Amino acid sequence: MEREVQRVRQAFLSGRSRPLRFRLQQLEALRRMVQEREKDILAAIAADLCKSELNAYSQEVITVLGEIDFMLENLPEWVTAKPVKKNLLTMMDEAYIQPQPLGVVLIIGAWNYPFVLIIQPLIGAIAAGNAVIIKPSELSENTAKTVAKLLPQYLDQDLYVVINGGVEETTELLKQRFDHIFYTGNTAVGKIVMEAAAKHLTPVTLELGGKSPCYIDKDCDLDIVCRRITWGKYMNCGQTCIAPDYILCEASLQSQIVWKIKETVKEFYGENIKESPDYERIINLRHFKRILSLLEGQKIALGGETDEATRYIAPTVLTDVDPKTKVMQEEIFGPVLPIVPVKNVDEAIDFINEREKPLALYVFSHNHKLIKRMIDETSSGGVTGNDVIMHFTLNSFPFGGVGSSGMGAYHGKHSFDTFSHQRPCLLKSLKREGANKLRYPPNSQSKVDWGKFFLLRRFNKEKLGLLVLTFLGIVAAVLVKKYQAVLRRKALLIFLVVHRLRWSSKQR
Ligand SMILES: NC(=O)c1ccc[n+]([C@@H]2O[C@H](COP(=O)([O-])OP(=O)(O)OC[C@H]3O[C@@H](n4cnc5c(N)ncnc54)[C@H](O)[C@@H]3O)[C@@H](O)[C@H]2O)c1
Ligand SMILES: CCCCCCC=O
Repeated sequence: MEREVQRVRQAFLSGRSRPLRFRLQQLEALRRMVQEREKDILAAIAADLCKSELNAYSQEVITVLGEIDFMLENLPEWVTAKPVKKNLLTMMDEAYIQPQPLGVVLIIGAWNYPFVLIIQPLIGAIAAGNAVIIKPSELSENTAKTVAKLLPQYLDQDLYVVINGGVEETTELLKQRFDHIFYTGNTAVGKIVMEAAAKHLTPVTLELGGKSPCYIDKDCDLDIVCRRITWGKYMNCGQTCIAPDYILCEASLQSQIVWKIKETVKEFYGENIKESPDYERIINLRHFKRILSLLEGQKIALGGETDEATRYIAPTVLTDVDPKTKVMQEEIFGPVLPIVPVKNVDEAIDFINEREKPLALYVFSHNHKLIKRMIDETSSGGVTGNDVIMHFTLNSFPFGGVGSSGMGAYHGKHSFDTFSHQRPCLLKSLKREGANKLRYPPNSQSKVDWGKFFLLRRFNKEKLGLLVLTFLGIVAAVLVKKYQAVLRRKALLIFLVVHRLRWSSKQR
């Protein structure tokens, strides 16, 4: 492992990942890989999650292709140094911010969207000029193997390396020194990653999970609300980091919500859900049993059917859920949707704030003010009002969590920034030493006063104009003063000469 990381570091130190042209070439090669090997990629995702090729394409491949195109279009502008505002002390200097690659980046992926969750951060890391080691999830082993096979066929083999393995290999990998670690997965392992990173003072981006609440106000169109929630909750069989985890609403709305979700499930997946190409399966038996255990003692208002052999769990809704029960204590990450009755929006806000900060928050209402209030009075990684999931799709948004749902963010420019160091560069001249005397010892009150003048005053254009005028005035005054002195000296000289001549003539 150590040698592998060393090899990647040597490749980074060669400097070839840095030029813009190289980065663009690698991104184009990655796009070619996705386009030419689309079938292999879709087949691998399908094998891991029982997902149709159409769904794998729309949920993963489109995002990747969109992200590459966005990078190719904007990267030339992002890599250029950006001049910054200067103060009076640096007015004559060159001051700019130069984004630079961090070095060797480790990307650890999760299994639920096994392709996009490693390739999208990879795109950002390449764009920023880094070398990368990718560790896909061992639970989605088909995608992991496919990515390990395909990437070296298209990308620089020493700069971008896939290492496959489970907990043991990841643990070993985490002992190595990286310049950034980008981890996607559960919060418990997030802590392990952060602890390992701390040993080398390596910065981390942690894309974690949590229980994303969904508040339904009584002032809304329940047909539309339930259609949108059904889509976001049961997509990928509930195994989506930003799926609505549970619903908060007034008790009286529950039966209507159950009925409308039931109707929508029928519309989306047909009478026989097991036969639907749009309904996936749970990733493995451990997760299947974990989700089943969350149903114990609950009132199942919809679904509840399971099949261990195929790891099928029907779209399920639970009503009148007690917040103290297990289903409300951990992220569900499966097709089970509890409804927790609350009296009103105030109680919903308190409920959310009493718990860990979620990755996403959803609010449904015709009342725009209520949505704004919910946003103002709670915290979460992201928010979508009157829909679910959709904030993930807008790459001008930073995607990430807050508090226990994660730290740092990515997508689009935010990925580029995550994998870049924003290096401040100040280039001074070796001339104009006079002004620098102000900061050299010995210090004095007048130097401090000048320092205050140069550093604490903020000048807008008007003030700067005034300052230039004042400066010109001072120069003029100094010149006049200097001129007066010369005049005075000349007058004195004339007076002396005349005086001397008169004195000499008297002597004669
Ligand atoms: N915020 C996001 O973008 C996002 C996206 C997807 C999933 N998630 C979250 O991820 C979770 C689901 O993923 P998961 O954690 O089951 O995926 P996982 O089991 O695939 O684990 C994630 C990664 O961590 C590694 N890992 C597991 N145990 C480890 C250990 N003890 N030491 C070191 N590395 C270890 C795995 O090898 C894998 O690469 C959910 O909580 C979900 O919300 C978050
Ligand atoms: C539509 C794709 C959503 C991907 C969300 C990633 C987290 O699981």
